[in-house]
Amino acid sequence: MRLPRLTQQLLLPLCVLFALLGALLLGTAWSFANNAGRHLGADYLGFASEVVRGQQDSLHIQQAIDSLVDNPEPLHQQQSLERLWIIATRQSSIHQYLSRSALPKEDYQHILDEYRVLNRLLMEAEPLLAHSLNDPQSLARLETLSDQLDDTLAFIYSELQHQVFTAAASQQQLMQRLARWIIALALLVMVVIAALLAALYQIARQKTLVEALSVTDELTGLNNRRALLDQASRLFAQSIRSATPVSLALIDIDHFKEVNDQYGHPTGDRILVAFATLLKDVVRRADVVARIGGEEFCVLMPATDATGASELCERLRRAVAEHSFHGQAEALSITISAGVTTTRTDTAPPDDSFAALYPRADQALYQAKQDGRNRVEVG
Ligand SMILES: Nc1nc2c(ncn2[C@@H]2O[C@H](COP(=O)(O)OP(=O)(O)OP(=O)(O)O)[C@@H](O)[C@H]2O)c(=O)[nH]1
Repeated sequence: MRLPRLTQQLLLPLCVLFALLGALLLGTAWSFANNAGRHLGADYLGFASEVVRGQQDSLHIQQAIDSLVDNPEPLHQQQSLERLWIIATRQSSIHQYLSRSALPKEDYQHILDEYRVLNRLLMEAEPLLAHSLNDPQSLARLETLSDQLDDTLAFIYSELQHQVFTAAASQQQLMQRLARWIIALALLVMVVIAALLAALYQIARQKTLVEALSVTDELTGLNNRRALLDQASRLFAQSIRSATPVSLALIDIDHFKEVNDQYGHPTGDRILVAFATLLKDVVRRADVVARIGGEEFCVLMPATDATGASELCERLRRAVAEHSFHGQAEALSITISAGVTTTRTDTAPPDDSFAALYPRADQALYQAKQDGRNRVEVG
């Protein structure tokens, strides 16, 4: 089946658009699956708060150990132990944030290494604290350890702060990129929908055009034979219901071959078009007019008896004979012959169909030609 030309023209751009849309969707899905998912799921705000709290740990442990050194009492010992426990606990929470982030491990490996140092310091500090109340040497070592803890924690948390800010910035960038992608995709979908609607509109328009062409005579714009037969069956059914006669006239231009031979085919065509216009002007709105052959026309007249039909044909014959048709340079005169017939109710079965009327109208037309043309015969 051949597609309409416009649909063919639209097909390629549409395919390209669909391919583009598919590629974009795949690209988005791939990029999302690869890094966006982890980035978007990461809680960088919580991570940053934990880092800020971690930065304060170093101050708190120092204060607790200083108080213990100045005043070795169980209360300060207990406070220092609690601070150690908080530092150790925060370490595991930071590990969780790191593993849930989209940061590549090589970027924070040095922080993990520093955590190992921190762990060693914590393990050393714990037994020292246990003996701190009655062992001055333990207290002296704790003072040194407090400085080392401060250095280590300061390094770890300043590095972590840098990493978190970098990750949060790339998360924001990703969100912006995704928003742009979504807008671009939405626009593309709208363009595709618009293109589809345009294609559908064109297809519907061409379908209507093809349907109209299939029932229209291309040269004159009158009904063609197929449309005439379609309308005839409806018209005869109506006439049976209303018990009214239907008349049929076959009209043929006289010596049309000579017109063609003398003035050329294009002039013949122009005369056919002009004659069709005259014919349409003469008939009533309810009559069905068709071109059924080269220079042969047909008029179906509902609710019209033989007298009415022959009067109409006579009017048409006179109008044609008096009309000046325009050839290439000069005006031309033509004449027509017509054969008219009407449904009869006295026959059995009644001849109330196109097939029954047509041969009689044809015979009458033949008679009109035989009798010298430029006349109307009733059959
Ligand atoms: N220009 C033009 N000529 C057509 C068309 N269709 C048929 N004809 C011509 O109409 C002429 C019909 O010739 P004939 O059937 O011999 O009839 P005629 O010359 O009119 O003679 P009579 O009908 O006996 O009066 C032929 O020359 C066809 O080529 C058409 O669409 N355009």
